[in-house]
Amino acid sequence: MTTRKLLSLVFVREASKILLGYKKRGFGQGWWNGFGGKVEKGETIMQGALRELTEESGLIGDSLEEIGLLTFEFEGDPVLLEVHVFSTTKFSGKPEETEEMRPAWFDIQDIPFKKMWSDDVLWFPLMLKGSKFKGYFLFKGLHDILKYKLDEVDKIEY
Ligand SMILES: Nc1ncnc2c1[nH]c(=O)n2[C@H]1C[C@H](O)[C@@H](COP(=O)(O)OP(=O)(O)OP(=O)(O)O)O1
Repeated sequence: MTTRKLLSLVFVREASKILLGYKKRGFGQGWWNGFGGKVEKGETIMQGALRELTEESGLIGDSLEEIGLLTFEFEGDPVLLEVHVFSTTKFSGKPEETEEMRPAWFDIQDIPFKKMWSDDVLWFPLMLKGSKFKGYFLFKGLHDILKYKLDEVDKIEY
């Protein structure tokens, strides 16, 4: 029987730059990504996204917009990861290194895809051009995508 784990993933944008965090420990260690993590019991996905953004980057987010819904399956693992992707240009505070992440601004022409999850290079272009998207990715291990489906959508519907 498959089960779903809910996670958030938040991208902070400013003009032609995007804030990424270098994951220092845990799942995705050694790769750059947005800020996010598991939605905890009793919180909404939005509350989880705001909490993780602050915990991992030191920023307080405002007006997060849900822009993507990504489902990840790992061959042989009955747990599907349902990742809700958010974006914002509104925030307060200054990015600071935390226990889990080291934030840095990247020009959108210079995103370090070789040091990121291998699905990112497929859907980042949709995010960067302002589209909403839905995707499914089947992984073998943590690097190889066996198959995927990715669609631009008008609205994120569950
Ligand atoms: N394939 C892929 N591409 C892009 N982003 C992700 C994935 N898989 C993922 O899990 N992610 C994202 C989703 C989340 O933002 C993080 C993973 O969160 P995780 O570190 O497991 O959750 P936390 O709650 O912060 O974990 P701990 O505090 O328990 O360490 O990566």
